[in-house]
Amino acid sequence: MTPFGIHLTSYSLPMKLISLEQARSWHSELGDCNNIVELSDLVSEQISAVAANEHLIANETPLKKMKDGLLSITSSEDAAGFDINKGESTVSIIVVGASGDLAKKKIFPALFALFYEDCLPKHFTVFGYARSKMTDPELRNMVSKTLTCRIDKRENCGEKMDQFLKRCFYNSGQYDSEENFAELAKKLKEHEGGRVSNRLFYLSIPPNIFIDAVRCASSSASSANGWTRVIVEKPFGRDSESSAALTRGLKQYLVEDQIFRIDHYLGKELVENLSVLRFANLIFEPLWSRQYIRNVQFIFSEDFGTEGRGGYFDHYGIIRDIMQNHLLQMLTLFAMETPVSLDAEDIRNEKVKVLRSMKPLQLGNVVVGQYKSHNKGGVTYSAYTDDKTVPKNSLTPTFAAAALFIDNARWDGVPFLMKAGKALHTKRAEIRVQFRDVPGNLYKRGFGMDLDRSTNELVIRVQPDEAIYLKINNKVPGLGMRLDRSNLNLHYAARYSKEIPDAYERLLLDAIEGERRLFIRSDELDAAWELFTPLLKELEEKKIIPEYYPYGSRGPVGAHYLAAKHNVQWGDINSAEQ
Ligand SMILES: NC(=O)C1=CN([C@@H]2O[C@H](COP(=O)(O)OP(=O)(O)OC[C@H]3O[C@@H](n4cnc5c(N)ncnc54)[C@H](OP(=O)(O)O)[C@@H]3O)[C@@H](O)[C@H]2O)C=CC1
Ligand SMILES: O=C1O[C@H](COP(=O)(O)O)[C@@H](O)[C@H](O)[C@H]1O
Repeated sequence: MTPFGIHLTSYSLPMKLISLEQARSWHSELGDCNNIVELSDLVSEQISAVAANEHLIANETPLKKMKDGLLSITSSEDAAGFDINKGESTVSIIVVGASGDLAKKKIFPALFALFYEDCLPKHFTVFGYARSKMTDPELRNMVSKTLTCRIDKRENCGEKMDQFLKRCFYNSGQYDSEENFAELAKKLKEHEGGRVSNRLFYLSIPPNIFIDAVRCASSSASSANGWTRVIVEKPFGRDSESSAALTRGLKQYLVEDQIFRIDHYLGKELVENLSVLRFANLIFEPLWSRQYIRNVQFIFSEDFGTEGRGGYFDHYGIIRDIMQNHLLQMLTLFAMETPVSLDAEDIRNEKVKVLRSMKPLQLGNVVVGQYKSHNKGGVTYSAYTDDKTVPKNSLTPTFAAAALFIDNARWDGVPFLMKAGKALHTKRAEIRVQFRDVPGNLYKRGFGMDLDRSTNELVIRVQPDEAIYLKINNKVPGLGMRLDRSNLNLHYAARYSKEIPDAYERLLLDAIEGERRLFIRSDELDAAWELFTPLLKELEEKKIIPEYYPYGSRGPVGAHYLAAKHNVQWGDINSAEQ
């Protein structure tokens, strides 16, 4: 997406042509997605105005170029849907796998939240599609149970829910039936009422049926006059080969621009904020290198096991489930060079460069674990292999720690540690940046010789209770000279009254608007798999036995040895740590 702005002040139209990118940045300042709709309307009004004054501008500013530029705002396949909220176009969001866990837990609630905040286009419908037999009222009943008034808990949003539910419909069908998708298309057409139709398919189904569903959707239910986009849920394969095969399969029916590979961590508020933190503050970017940073830690933990998803999980394991995607995505945003602009392609180019500067993971730099049962306070917490859908002799890791390195000028020699686990003592996702020691520190004596304690640490707590805090050494007030470690703390709940949107809200809105910045490009995906595939194969071929850790513990001790090997101490080691 190219930012596109042309001043027309020298012509009879005293106005400025703005790009959608510009609109987006104004919108984010104003903090209300309605504004972006108004601003994008403004852009389209300006196109018409420019078209009407073609003779005035044809000499100096080639109209075609301007139009091409504007069309490239949403890419050529999106052109018809450019003015999605103008009245003449409509968006249909088709949740394929509507009866499933993710649809109920995340997708329908996110769509409702967007509707509640007036972020959805004026003309939209939501269609559930799955094999389960359901009527429209039954779907509405199912969806209604998932909706909460999370935006403003004081408000009764019953009326809004009713309005939303009236826009929800259902079509039962097989995922490999062109005929069933044609029936869906017929219903979609009825609801689109002759407007330009834009269709967003959300594949919330198991990955082995992605291609069938895409084939049928594209042959029988894609839009004839607007855009068709497909959101694909992970897992995108289980190694380089299967991922490439999936991409090839999807590209038989779709072009890359139509594919929105979702990694919901990219939609999380603090992950989006990473680039603001780095590039909109003078104080961080100069420190963001091997010169000042000793190590960086990406930590994910859940205080529950695979509950109900053991069958899926056993085929993938924690490295594929969390590290290869969520943690690696955070790492690339953390480590990338300044992109040329905030355009999707510029950012994704920089992320790819980081991935391509990394060496594939070595077995010696990885520790794997699996949770075993644990009895606490008279309650027995089951082992991973107690799940009936998991083979008793499964070696699938539910925990992993790894040390990665980026071989470029900025990061040479800096360990990037990752740690991810299920059934641990806490639920948390965070990035910890440990800075180097102060050379010739005058206060070394006042603080003791414990260098780890005196190191500055920047913590970006992605969840829960979002916060960014910086640990600094500080003088304890008083007549003496005693230092302690205190936090400069940006605690979101205290600073911002507005509730933080769920990641799926942001990502769905972006997909509707054709914004690809937070979705994974195919070369990015290939590069990510290249880093992990040799290790994953080796773990499986050598049948590496995981280190067993009790449910609810801090995970295998091996993770500490791994960190120590790289002269690192995990920042979350102390339970009192914020
Ligand atoms: N649930 C989660 O928290 C997360 C899920 N994902 C991914 O999102 C996608 C959907 O996940 P989730 O909702 O949990 O999946 P489900 O297992 O709940 O499946 C979704 C729907 O797909 C249909 N389905 C299930 N199994 C099969 C099958 N073997 N053959 C054909 N149809 C089947 C079912 O609908 P019906 O029988 O009515 O057709 C089911 O309701 C998956 O790719 C998953 O990996 C990603 C991140 C988190
Ligand atoms: O993708 C996944 O993410 C969830 C964790 O997501 P969060 O937003 O709740 O942190 C994880 O439980 C699941 O195993 C994985 O597939």
